[in-house]
Amino acid sequence: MVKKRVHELAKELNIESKDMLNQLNKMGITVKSHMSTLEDNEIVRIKNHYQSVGGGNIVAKSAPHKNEKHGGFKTVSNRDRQDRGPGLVDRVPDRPPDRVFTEKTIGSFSNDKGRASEPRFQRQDDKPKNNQYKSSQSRSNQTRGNQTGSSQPKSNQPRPNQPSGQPGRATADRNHAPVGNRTAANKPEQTRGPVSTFRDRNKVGDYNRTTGQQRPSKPFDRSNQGPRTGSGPNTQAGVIAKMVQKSMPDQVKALEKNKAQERSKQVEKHAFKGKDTKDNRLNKDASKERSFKSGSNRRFNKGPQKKSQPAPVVEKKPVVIGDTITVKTLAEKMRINAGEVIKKLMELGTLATINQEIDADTATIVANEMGFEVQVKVELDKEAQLMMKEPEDDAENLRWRPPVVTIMGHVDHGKTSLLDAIRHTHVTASEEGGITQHIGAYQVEHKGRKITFVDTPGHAAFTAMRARGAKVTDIAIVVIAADDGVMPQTVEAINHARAADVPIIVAINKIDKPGADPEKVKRELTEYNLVPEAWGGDTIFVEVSAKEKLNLPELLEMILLVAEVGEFKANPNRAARGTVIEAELDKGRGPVATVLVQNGTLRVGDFIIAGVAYGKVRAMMDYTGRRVSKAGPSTPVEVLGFSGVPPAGELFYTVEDEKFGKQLIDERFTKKREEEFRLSAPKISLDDLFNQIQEGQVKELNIIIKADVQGSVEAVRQSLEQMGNSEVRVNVIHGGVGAITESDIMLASASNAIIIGFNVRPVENARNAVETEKVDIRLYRIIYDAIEDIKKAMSGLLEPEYKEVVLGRAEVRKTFKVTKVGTIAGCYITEGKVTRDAGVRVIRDGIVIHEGHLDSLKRFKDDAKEVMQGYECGITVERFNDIREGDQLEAYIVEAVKRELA
Ligand SMILES: Nc1nc2c(ncn2[C@@H]2O[C@H](COP(=O)(O)OP(=O)(O)OP(=O)(O)O)[C@@H](O)[C@H]2O)c(=O)[nH]1
Repeated sequence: MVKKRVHELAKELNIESKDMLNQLNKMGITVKSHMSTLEDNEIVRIKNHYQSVGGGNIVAKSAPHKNEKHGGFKTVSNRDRQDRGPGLVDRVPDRPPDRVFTEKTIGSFSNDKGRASEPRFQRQDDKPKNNQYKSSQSRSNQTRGNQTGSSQPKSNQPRPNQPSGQPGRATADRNHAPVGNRTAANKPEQTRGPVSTFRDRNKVGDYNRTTGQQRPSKPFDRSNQGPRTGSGPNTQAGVIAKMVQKSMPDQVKALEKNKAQERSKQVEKHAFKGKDTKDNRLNKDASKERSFKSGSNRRFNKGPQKKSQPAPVVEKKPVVIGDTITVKTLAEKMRINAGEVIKKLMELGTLATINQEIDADTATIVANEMGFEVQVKVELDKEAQLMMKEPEDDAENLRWRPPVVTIMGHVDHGKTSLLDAIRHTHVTASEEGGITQHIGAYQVEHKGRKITFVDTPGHAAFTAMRARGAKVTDIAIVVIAADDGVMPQTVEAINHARAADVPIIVAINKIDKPGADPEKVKRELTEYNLVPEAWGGDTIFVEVSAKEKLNLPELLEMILLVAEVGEFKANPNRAARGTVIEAELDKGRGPVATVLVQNGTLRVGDFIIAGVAYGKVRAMMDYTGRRVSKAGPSTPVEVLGFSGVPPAGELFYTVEDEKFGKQLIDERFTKKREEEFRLSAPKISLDDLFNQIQEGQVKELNIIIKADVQGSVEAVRQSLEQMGNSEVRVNVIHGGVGAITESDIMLASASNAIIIGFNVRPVENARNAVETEKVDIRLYRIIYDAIEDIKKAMSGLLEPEYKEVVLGRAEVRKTFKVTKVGTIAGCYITEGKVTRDAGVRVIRDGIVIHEGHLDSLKRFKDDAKEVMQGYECGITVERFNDIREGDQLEAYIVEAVKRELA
């Protein structure tokens, strides 16, 4: 048996989805909503339940419909809408979509005399006309009969613009279909008479009450669905029994399948959605067609016979949709009026406009309901396809790869010296003397095993690369000078490594120095949870001297040990991917990128992409400068052949299909351009008006006024235009009475204007246009509020006043005189921060001896945009070299102050 959603099963059993949800919960079957899928054993259980209760529940629930007073349908459906809240919804809400009139009381049946069906749906204004239906036999019998029929979800929905005399075709449906099914006691004749009358009424206003004949108005007329479930006596029990019987073998089969797997499989393979309802749907469809052709009376007179007729299958091409689809497109694909689709969505509990996107699930249900099969094809963009081409490697394909190590630590603690010492002492004999260049990363060999060192400033390796999602480093070595101890950047390095979840090895350097105190360093580090193994911790400490080349083999030994534990592996036999370590534009060679291959093997001739840079690998050089034809995992190489300079930290991939690679790059380019365009496109809005003015983009504010009366338009126009002055001009480019229309939006977009509405709202088309045109619409009820808002926004149009804001203070701890550069102040930020673009005051003994601008701000050897409190940095002051130790530097900026209009 194919799995079903709750609402489908409810429909099948002529039970309200809501009731079924309740019942499912009572039976301990947890379902979230009517959209939830039921397992086959659950379907069997619920069917058994309803079979055993014989529909009594259903009667009780649906009975209330009968007493629905005039306008009952509309009332209920409106309430439902309110429950869902205003606005548009994309997804089918949790409420049962198919039955919305369930909350009425059965008590209202007490006065019914005729068939339950008729009075139940009778509107007050219809009563006199339909009195004949009121008289009938005992309520219980009727109720039952009626109830059973009431399960057709569609029938419950209010029909917009339905004539008042037509209580709704839903009623009619409910009444018949189930009648036969429910109770053998029901007499077909009883059902038939009034039911047909109702149908007629519902479908064609002028055709109804008098004739007692029924004519389907359109193929999807819900009234036709009743007989589908069988209208003869004794049928219901049989039907359910058959269904139960049928479900048994399937149940076992279905249980073997995992629900989630099933779903994902469906998506991946673009499986047909809603297939499970296909048969029903086609039958339903066929049933509709049939009843349409067969004429009114025939259906009722020969209801039971119809059931036995083979359902003619209506062949329809599957509708192919993506992840989402707009109502309009869906309607077009089905060649059905969009209004019908919207109506169907409403019946299912979703309010949607013609241009609104609905998800594939909702679209599938709607299309199924309308007799169409749906094929969901999720179009993956190239980026996603690229990721799909990056499968996880099977364990048996993984091979040991060299660990990638980064050295970090406080300034002057010996990072460079340590790297150099390792490099020069541990290059293999064949490479000796071959080191001709520096490419930001290199390898050494120890006991036959390679180690890759990434020679970029530690923090850059972690921050810039991590920001791009790259994880380059396997092991972090934190260098601490034995004579200096833990310093701010030591802590920073530890935190970086921890954030990247990288194992740390502590190298206590400069142990050759007389003042070296490794034990003190160890003690200090315990504060940061780095405890030596000898002290019961799990951090590896190695005491080294870069200068004297002491214990370097031990350090390498430890690196290999950690690598062994970490099991750093990769698959060399696959397309290469990795990270750009650094890149530059070389005058002679063009773009040159140093990349670290992290998986696979990169070969000359491979098509490589990194960001929006791409190209065929023309040549590769290893860290010694020698040309190589391939580079395996953890190998740093210089790559020639890129079309542009990829940024450091960018991930690179090789793609076999060059065409695919170029399409991917095109896609990236487009996205990049769109993003740039989006960011650069100046669309005026009250919120960012001030900023736009500051950038000098806007000197006048264009406004469109729409109001409910002309008087308001004029009043606002005058108030606003008076607001301007020599610096600011308000320009009311259009004013009018009535709702805000699409053309208002277009005008606003074209003239970069803001729309102000008083007691008016945008029409639907306008709302859609706002989305695309990104026009700012402000809706008000009170003119004063509008004027206040505009006034505030316009304050930004005035020349701003300025005030000074102190950003932070630094203490000069050391000065260095450098030829051609001047005096560099080695500073420690004591308060706030210092930014590169800040103004600076040099204060000596409380006296400002100089005021100017920063010339340079550096951390380590790198330019910094800002340096925060607690860190050290190097500062030079523009045209001022008389900086001395002990001076205070005060960094400040000048900020514009918003000025209110008078
Ligand atoms: N005595 C001694 N001096 C060392 C040792 N290692 C480095 N130095 C000295 O310490 C100073 C700083 O060394 P660098 O290697 O430049 O330190 P760094 O951490 O790379 O410095 P920045 O790159 O500026 O952050 C240099 O003068 C080195 O000669 C060592 O093991 N023993």
